[in-house]
Amino acid sequence: MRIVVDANVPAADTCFGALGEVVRLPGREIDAAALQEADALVVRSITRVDEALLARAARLRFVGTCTIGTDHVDEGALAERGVAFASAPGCNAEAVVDYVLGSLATLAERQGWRLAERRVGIVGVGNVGGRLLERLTAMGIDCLACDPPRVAAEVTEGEGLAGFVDLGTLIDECDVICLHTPLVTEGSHPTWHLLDAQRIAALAPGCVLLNAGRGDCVDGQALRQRLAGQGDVTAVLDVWEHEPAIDSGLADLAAIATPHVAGYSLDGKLRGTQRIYRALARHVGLPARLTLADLAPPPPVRRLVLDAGFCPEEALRLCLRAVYDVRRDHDSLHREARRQGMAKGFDACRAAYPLRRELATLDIELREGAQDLAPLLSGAGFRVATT
Ligand SMILES: NC(=O)C1=CN([C@@H]2O[C@H](COP(=O)(O)OP(=O)(O)OC[C@H]3O[C@@H](n4cnc5c(N)ncnc54)[C@H](O)[C@@H]3O)[C@@H](O)[C@H]2O)C=CC1
Ligand SMILES: O=C(O)C(=O)[C@H](O)COP(=O)(O)O
Repeated sequence: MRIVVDANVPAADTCFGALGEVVRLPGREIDAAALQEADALVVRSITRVDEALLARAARLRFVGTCTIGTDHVDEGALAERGVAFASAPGCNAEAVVDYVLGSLATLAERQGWRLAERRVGIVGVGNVGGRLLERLTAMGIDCLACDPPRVAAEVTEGEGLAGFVDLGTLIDECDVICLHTPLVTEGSHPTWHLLDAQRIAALAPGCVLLNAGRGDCVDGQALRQRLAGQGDVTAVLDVWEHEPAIDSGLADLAAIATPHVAGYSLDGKLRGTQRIYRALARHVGLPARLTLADLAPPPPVRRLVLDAGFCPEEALRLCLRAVYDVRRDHDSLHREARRQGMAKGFDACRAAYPLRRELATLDIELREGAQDLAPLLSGAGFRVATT
């Protein structure tokens, strides 16, 4: 079996090599010619899997994307050709939540506010937004949630979603708005330009808008105008319209601008690889013997000991940055964009992404006098013990 795999899929040779011959190609270079002899295709989100790509793929029987999002895949076209499809729901959701916490802690430090005093609105409360809601609530932070499709499902399935509000209310009542919606262009709850010019104009002065869903969920031009004109809101943007050739003017105006890497923990990427490896193995009737534990190395920082003397904000920042410092990704996007131009720089940051683990890989020991920090730090997602 010949398996074409995006070069940015970690552990591909170990996993897919156990099932067949692996051909690795940069995701943006996988084209119809590359699939002529392929039996299986494993992508991430940058390869558009559509009629044009499939045109010469007569042997193709399986497509897997090692990502949560599936908006790059024409599932109808695959079904018509009898090609099986698998994605990796939730694989990097914890990493995206780590990114959100790191970004908010960084802004709080820069702008001189306390996260505990802010109300956070979460739009799209699925695997990512749901985990963010859980972690923020456990940290004692006031949250509102907006997810009309889930609310509609409640009516029919009795899911019970007290406390969910509509988008207008969330925008009016929250200081921080976190967008975690998929890109949906059709149906009764589309998300294309969910934050359009009118909603961007309605953002209250001082509010923070964070988008780690899909770039097209926000009208980038309207946001750029608001940031450039009034300069009274703060944007954290991980996803963009027209990636990788994103609007560099908007990137300059965003307080934190990163190249679609919110989900780029090694753990999240390996979970994605492993899910698709298992799906392909099942599809071809081979055993999938490799587990996540076989693939993930030990974390580079395993343990932190805190004694008395930290205020909660400082302790949180210190622990977050021991695992992942979002400022590194912001700086590297700007640096590479200056060096190589935006489109090349954007992809270069992603291709050479440094090792990043998830908060749950860090053990924190709280000594006497620091034990009050336990709810905040365990709520944030660290493994906390008191001694
Ligand atoms: N920046 C990054 O690196 C990453 C971005 N993502 C993006 O985040 C998206 C969400 O991921 P998950 O939470 O795992 O997906 P999910 O499918 O578990 O949840 C998405 C939620 O959004 C809700 N939703 C759909 N339309 C909506 C609307 N019009 N208004 C409000 N809510 C709406 C759905 O009902 C669902 O509950 C992915 O589809 C992907 O596009 C995912 C992983 C990494
Ligand atoms: O899982 C998703 O959905 C994502 O957005 C991925 O984290 C994006 O990763 P790449 O496909 O851009 O490598």
